[in-house]
Amino acid sequence: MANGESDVNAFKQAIGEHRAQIGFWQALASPYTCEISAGAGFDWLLIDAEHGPSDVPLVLAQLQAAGAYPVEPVVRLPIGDPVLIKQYLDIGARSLLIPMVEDAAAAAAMVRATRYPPHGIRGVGTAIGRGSRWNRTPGYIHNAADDICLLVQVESRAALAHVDAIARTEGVDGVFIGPSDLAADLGHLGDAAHPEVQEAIEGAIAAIRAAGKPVGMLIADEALARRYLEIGASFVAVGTDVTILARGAEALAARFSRGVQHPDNGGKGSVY
Ligand SMILES: O=C(O)C(=O)C[C@H](O)[C@@H](O)CO
Repeated sequence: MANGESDVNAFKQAIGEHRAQIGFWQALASPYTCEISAGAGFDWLLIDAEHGPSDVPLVLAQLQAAGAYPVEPVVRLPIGDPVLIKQYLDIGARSLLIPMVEDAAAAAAMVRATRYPPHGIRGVGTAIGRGSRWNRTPGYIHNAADDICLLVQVESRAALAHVDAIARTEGVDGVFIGPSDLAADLGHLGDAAHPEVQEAIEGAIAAIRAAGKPVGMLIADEALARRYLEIGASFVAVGTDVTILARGAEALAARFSRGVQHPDNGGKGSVY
């Protein structure tokens, strides 16, 4: 059954049991490439509305493109805003990644934004929302929180200082460590591989696991990705659509750096 069609959030279950879930980042903001990625064999796709050009309508199109595939779309919001959380849950995102969460109070506020009263402040719009499949999903209004997977990002010194309390916050289903922003805040802008950053990342992984919660990461370096999985991370994204396209296109161009001869130049050279 496709995602969101009243099926259980298998991704949330898997990370809750600390089973590895391999992800792929979607920053191209294209439903076409999102569908290509959805069928590639990853366990989850991160649809990036923080750094990518995706907005609510574009995320909706990507959710619909991935909906028929056995992959969990995780939507990263631009900010931890209850209004945006309401909108993204209503269009059918059920796994959310919230950036720049720095303490337990902020984490708890995000939990409340995903829940209907009396447990939270999520506005009720199930009749017109794709999240409930327009009230076709039996019991959605009462059971929605069961399949909502709330992931928060730890990616600053301040957040590191509160990582245990953030992880232990009831309703936080996982903690994602942002290596790029963490490196920047630790004074190593652009150098997530710096020993001080790596030490902070591994310490955070240990702390989050000690709090009983799953750990996530985005890391394109295969050796580092495997290292993090080995020491306890579970939802690890191992690449991005943009990077594969940009670097792959550059490499192909470089292989033909002298250009390709065409028949209209007197028939010299190869044609394709
Ligand atoms: O801080 C980080 O690292 C992240 O949150 C992931 C980033 O957005 C970036 O690495 C995506 O390319």
